[in-house]
Amino acid sequence: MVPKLYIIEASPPARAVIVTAAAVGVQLDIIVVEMDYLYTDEFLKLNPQHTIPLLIDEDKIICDSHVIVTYLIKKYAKDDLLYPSSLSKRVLVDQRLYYDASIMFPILKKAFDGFRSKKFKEIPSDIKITAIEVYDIFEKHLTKTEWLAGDHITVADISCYMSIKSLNVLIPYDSKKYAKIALWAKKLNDVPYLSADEPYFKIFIEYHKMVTS
Ligand SMILES: N[C@@H](CCC(=O)N[C@@H](CS)C(=O)NCC(=O)O)C(=O)O
Repeated sequence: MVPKLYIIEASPPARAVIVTAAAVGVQLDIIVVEMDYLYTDEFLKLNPQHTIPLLIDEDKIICDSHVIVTYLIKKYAKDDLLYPSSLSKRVLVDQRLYYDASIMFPILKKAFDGFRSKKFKEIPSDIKITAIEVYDIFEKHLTKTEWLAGDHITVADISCYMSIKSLNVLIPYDSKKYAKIALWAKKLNDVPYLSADEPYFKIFIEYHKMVTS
């Protein structure tokens, strides 16, 4: 059975799963839902946290994109390059993934949801300050190595890139000040399987225009 993936098309964490599946070469049955559906009894039975992405693979129901991407790699990838088995390498990948899960994506979600719910029309300064801190931290991470967690691309780059690329639409970074981030983004854009994100990123941009107009 092909694993089922519930998504909202514009969602950065859902897009990280789609890109990872493309990288690994696993086919997914993608089920596109609307935000309201996440609060229905039907979906809440699958995920009481009412979030997408959500993956159903055989008897397993998995939520949180960071868990889904590492699961897909461990189960379906031909090698361990995207999520290294070596403890010293993996610990760095995990650090970046947890940073995305706990700091980076939540700030993007707060900004986006603020527009969507009409809580604000301009991004509040506390959100801007955190976004700048994120850019500062990433610029430093990328000073030592070309990729976020070592000398080759890993799933940390994929997940974090979906957040940074989307955050950049709401709070653009200065590509001169953050030259390492700009170079990293360019290199990621040239990775063939990243093209799986193109249609979804376009939807993100349209959705952003809609909520901010
Ligand atoms: N840490 C989670 C975040 C997932 C998340 O918050 N997704 C958003 C869409 S981008 C969502 O489901 N929002 C609905 C809600 O929180 O009620 C992940 O990486 O999957």
